[in-house]
This record gives sequence, structure tokens and C-alpha cells, in this order.
Amino acid sequence: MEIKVKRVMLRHLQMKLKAPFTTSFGSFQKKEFILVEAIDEDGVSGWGESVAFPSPWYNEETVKTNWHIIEDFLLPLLFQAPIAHPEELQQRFSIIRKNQMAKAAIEGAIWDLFAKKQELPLHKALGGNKNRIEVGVSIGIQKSVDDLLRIIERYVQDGYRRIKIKIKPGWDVDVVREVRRRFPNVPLMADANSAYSLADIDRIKALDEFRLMMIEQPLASDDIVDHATLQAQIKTPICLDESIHSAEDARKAIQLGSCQIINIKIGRVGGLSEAKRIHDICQENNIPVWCGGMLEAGVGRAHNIAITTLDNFTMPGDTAASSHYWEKDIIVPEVVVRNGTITVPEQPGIGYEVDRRQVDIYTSYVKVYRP
Ligand SMILES: O=C(O)CCC(=O)c1ccccc1C(=O)O
Ligand SMILES: [Mg+2]
Repeated sequence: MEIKVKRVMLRHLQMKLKAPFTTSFGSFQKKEFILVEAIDEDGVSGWGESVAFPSPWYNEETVKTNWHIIEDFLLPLLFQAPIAHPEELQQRFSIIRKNQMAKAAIEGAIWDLFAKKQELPLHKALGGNKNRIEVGVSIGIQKSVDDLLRIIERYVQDGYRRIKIKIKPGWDVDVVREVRRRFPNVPLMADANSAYSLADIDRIKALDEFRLMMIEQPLASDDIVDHATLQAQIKTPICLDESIHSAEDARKAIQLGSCQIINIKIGRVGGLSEAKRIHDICQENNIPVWCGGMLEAGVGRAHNIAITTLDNFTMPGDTAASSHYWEKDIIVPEVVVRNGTITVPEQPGIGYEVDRRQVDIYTSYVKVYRP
């Protein structure tokens, strides 16, 4: 069976976040992203979501660079020939350097389409083995420690399996100390989004006493060398996020001892096929992985759920309930979390219906592409 894509629709969506989300690099008030719909000769639709943000704060990609790369380079390659398996796209797209989030958005839509044609849920098509996944929640920097404690309280009561807080210089050791005092046993971790350098090593070392599950990306977003130096001097496991774009990056980071855990984001690594490769190389090296988040709407959330069913996703990820961020998500049913777990959907493809009426409400413009 071959997939022949006859039409691709790119939609530009804007969704209001329930509350602003603040990291060490900036604050998000709303979500703006590209929704990809790839339609084949039988009229079956596959869905993908670009996780690039409007500004190049997290990495160098943006909504506009993604649109440009998809329109001018990836769609012509996609339309060039039928696709026997979504894993072929990596090779086909390899003449385009980097631009992982743009590639992942297209590849994700084709994986969904492929799974639907095979009448398989996406997680089965990927080789996953779970019907339930454990999830945590990521909590942005707040105005006060009291606000943060109140929010954590709510998510602990909801049953989330671990709490991640964002840190930055000035919102770190004292904050973590307060959180630990109030919640002595909650599985807790901190994400610095590259806010520190080796000059801050004493500050980072001071976190060792709080029994964090890990510290995520403390140093530069393109670094794996200083992280190895740091890991040798702290007890808390380092988890890399921004620094890992490929299975090759993962191999090198593992070899250097730059981390003990890897956060896999499908968008950051160029798609589900590469995410699987990173999963595999980490598994071979006893490095646990978990699925990161990029404030995704429902389609991206569904892809995250599917990849998390692979065996070596042994730590709770950032895929919270739709209602954590959205008044109304773009999928039916929405992603719900019960007792800190999500039941993996068994319908073909991503396993959720895209709510076209809701998509229309959030869409600011659409463009249609044909071979
Ligand atoms: O809930 C989520 O989607 C994860 C939120 C999160 O931590 C995050 C959000 C935006 C950009 C980067 C990150 C990150 O994991 O570093
Ligand atoms: Mg992170």
C-alpha cells in the first residue's frame, strides 16, 4: 500500500492560553502554530502540528520559518513520489538541513495517515506497548512562591505523577526549598531552559540536597560538553532537552556523560521516526526517556501520547490534560488525565477526532497545496 498525497492544507491557528506560561527565556500569552492536514487520493486526512513558536526563543525555528520551509521545500519533496512508509520521509527530507519542527509537522501528518490506512492506532504503528501512560505537569515561573505552592497543590491533588517547575537565576534554590518543605515526597524536577553557565556551578550544586528527579537543560541550548563537566560534579541527574536534535546528538551526549536522562520532543528531533531512534539508542544505554511538551493543542498532544507508549518512556512526561492549557481543545474527546494517567486511544491514527468547527474558530488563514 502506498500513500499518494493529493492535497495539503496549512492552517495558521491562534489559541488563548488559560494562563500565561513563563520560562527563563520568556512568557507566552497565547499559542500560535501551524496545523497540517494531508489528504490522500481516497480522501483520508492525516494531521500534524508544528510546535514552533512565533519567536525563536526556544530554538531558531518560528511559525514563519516553518511555513516557508514547508511551502517551498518540504511539500514539493512530499508530492514528488508516493510514500510506502512514513520512515522514508527522513531520507527524502535529508537534503534540507535542520528545520526539525517543520519536518516533524509534515511527517506527523503522514504517520497519522499511514496508521489510518492500516487501520491501526498510531501507537501500534509505532511499535508501542502501553494502553495507559503516566504523565506529569510543567508549571511556569509564577509571581510569588505562594502562587506556585497553590498551583502545585492543585496538580498534586489531581494525581499528576510528577511536578516540573521552571527555574532561572533568582527563582531557583529558595523556591525549590519552599516547594520541598511543603511537598516533601512529591516527585519533583526543575527545568532551567539554558539559564545558567558553569560559572553558576555553586548555585546548581545547592539544588542537590532537594532530591530532584533531575534538572533539565541547565546550561547552553547548544552544549553537551559543559553539561558533562557539570554532571560529573553534581548528584542530581541532568536531563537534556534543547541540546538533542537527533539520535547522533543523543549518542554523543551519552558517550560524553552529559546527561542521565533525555527529554524527547517529536518536533525538536524532526519527527516520530527520529524520536523512535533516540528512544532506541537511549534504551541500549540504560538512559530513560520521557516525552516533553511544547504547549501543544490536541493533535500534537495525541502524537505525544502515541510515542510515549514505547517501552523506554519510563518517566512521566509533560503531556498534561487539554484543560491544563485550553478552554476548548481542537480534538474530540479532549485529552483527559485521571489519577495521573492518560488512557491511550485505540481508534485508527492519532485516535482523536479533529473538531473542524473548533479548528475554524481558531484559524486566521489557510492555504491549500496540490502536487
Ligand atoms: O506542558 C508542556 O507542553 C511543556 C511546557 C514546557 O516545559 C515548555 C514549554 C515551552 C517551551 C519549552 C518547554 C520545555 O520543556 O522546555
Ligand atoms: Mg525543557
